[in-house]
Amino acid sequence: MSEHPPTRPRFAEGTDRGEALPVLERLLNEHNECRWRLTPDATGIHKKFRFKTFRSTWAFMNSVAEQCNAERHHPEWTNVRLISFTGPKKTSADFREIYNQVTITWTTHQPKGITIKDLRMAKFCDEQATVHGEIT
Ligand SMILES: C[C@H](O)[C@H](O)[C@H]1CNC2=NC(N)=NC(=O)C2=N1
Repeated sequence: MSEHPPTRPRFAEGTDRGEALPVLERLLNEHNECRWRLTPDATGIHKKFRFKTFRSTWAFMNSVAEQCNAERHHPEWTNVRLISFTGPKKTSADFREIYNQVTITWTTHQPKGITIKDLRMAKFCDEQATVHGEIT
């Protein structure tokens, strides 16, 4: 038995599992480098995208935001992350903010769980990440 058995995805009420499951499995498949993962509570999927600059990160976010308006569906995302690195002595300068990443979670709030819209938006993010020169 595996040490970390895969969690069952929690689809939102009314979501057609037959339609959603194959799409979700493609996004989660470790071998196709999609890199989407279920959130710990399995009601969403998340992924970290990395770009060369803040400018290209923001351009990516703008294109996703446009699609949010069209789909009326919105991500949970963050663009700033604190990273720590170990210098010779531990000081507050051992922390640095980085702005060229965006972590995105797609989940549906009402009804709670994964919907086709989340999966469609995840695919859209993958396409736009390529357009904007994602660093993998
Ligand atoms: C009325 C409007 O469509 C809803 O409030 C939408 C807006 N965007 C949304 N986005 C997400 N991620 N989940 C929702 O439940 C949701 N609801």
